[in-house]
Amino acid sequence: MHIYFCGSIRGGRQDVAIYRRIVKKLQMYGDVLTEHVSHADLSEKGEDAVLGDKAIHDRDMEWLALADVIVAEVTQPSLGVGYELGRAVAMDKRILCLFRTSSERVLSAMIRGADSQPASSLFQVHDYAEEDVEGILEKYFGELAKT
Ligand SMILES: O=c1[nH]c(=O)n([C@H]2C[C@H](O)[C@@H](COP(=O)(O)O)O2)cc1CO
Repeated sequence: MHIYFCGSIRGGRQDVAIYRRIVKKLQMYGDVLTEHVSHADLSEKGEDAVLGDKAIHDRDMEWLALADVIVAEVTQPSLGVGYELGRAVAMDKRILCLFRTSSERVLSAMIRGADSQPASSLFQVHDYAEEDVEGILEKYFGELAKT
């Protein structure tokens, strides 16, 4: 299974430790195409010194098209993550967004409002506490395996 993980880069790297934790767990279920998003040594500048913005965008759109599932940590707001999610919806992809309730933020209505019940729908938003993140992913991928 190909998994596309989304997390903030130029939007701010405050949550990189939780991205790492999520990606490690996701690697139990498949190939995480965007593992670099979780690397502590990737700064807010992003990969531009190596790749350039057009190459980053075009590669990521190819990976998005290839992905079976998109998992996005959406607590730290990021234009890039919002864009990836919109493009993924247009591609009819299966999407799980994770939002940490301990943060003082309020998730954008354009993300929370895209969650369409029932729980089996393609676009899901889960509020979570950091210590529960592995359990939430186990449940999500367990359900996915049944479909
Ligand atoms: O260097 C990069 N590499 C890269 O893969 N991205 C993608 C993956 C992330 O899920 C998302 C982050 O967007 P932003 O940088 O606007 O926070 O965009 C974004 C950048 C920099 O914008």
